[in-house]
Amino acid sequence: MNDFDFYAQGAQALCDRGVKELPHAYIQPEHERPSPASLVRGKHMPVIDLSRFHGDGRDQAMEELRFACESWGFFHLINHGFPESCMKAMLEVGRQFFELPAEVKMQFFQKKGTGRRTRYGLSFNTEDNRVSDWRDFLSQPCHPLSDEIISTWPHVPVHYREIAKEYAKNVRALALRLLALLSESLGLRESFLDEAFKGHHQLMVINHYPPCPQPDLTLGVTGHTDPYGFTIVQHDDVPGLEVMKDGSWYAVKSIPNAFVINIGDQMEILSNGRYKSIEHRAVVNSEKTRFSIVSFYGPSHDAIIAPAGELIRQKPDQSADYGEILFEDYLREFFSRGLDSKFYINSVKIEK
Ligand SMILES: O=C(O)CCC(=O)C(=O)O
Ligand SMILES: [Fe+2]
Repeated sequence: MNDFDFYAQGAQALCDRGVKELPHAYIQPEHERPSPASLVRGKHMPVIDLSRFHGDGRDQAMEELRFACESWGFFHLINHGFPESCMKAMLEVGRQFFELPAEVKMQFFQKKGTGRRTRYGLSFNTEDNRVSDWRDFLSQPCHPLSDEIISTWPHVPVHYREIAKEYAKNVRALALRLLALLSESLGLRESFLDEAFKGHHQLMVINHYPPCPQPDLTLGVTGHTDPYGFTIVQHDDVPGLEVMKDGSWYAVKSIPNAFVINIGDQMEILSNGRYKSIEHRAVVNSEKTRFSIVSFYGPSHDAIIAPAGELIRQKPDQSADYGEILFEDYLREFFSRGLDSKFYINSVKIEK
């Protein structure tokens, strides 16, 4: 199959052709399909106000952060100081990228990736998914931010590189603040996670979910946990993210100008399971295109990740619940599967 055959079977191309029935490849098994009847809408995940870490409310804010990471693995972040103009510009230029002709986008097409190279992708893992996801995406490395890396990013739309560079720098600044706060919230020295992440890695993924003819049969992104340290997500105003909590799917509401932050697998390992990397997924709808800009922040590929010694020693039996891994190996394994092969983190848990 040539690359354009893949494109023709992707969500965008099917949507543009006005397909009324989903191809078989997109139909999820019944137990994985969206479940509007049992979806929890009333209770909302924690909101963390970053400005409270400066003043009198700091201890309380730290307690709320700890609670959010332990019980939800997800929170909204408000008053984060990230320039709103940059958030809007990134969303706009991302939207414009997906409006480009297929020939231009396909210059970046790869069936598989490990987050090291700029990649335009369909579904998740074009050849290996058992069920395809109703999305196409652009993913690009953002740290270390060299001219060489930037030269691999799309050169169209005109201001794409300039805006994405600004966005990447702002994400990194926010990520470094979060790293220090997350370390402190675990009772570790402020620089602990910064050092554990070694050279650091940052990857931005723009998810594009076109309107779908049969949204009740498929998913935008199959349920998964994120493989990096933590994730900084910007949504547009179309809902779609769902988070698994206590056996039910929770619909995440959109708070204007806020980010959604979630704990990824490496933070779960480093915290020896105190902070949870929680399953989440994206559903689609028949009316509106939805975008999310997802910045994964985590260790450099050569970092060795293991539970923090201090946290192990605090446990009554003083034992680690996760083995040690080279992050590069972890990512290779993660990306060589389909998202529907379920959680790779389980394979590094130590059976007791
Ligand atoms: O679109 C979303 O809200 C979530 C996407 C996601 O979970 C991911 O890209 O890892
Ligand atoms: Fe995710």
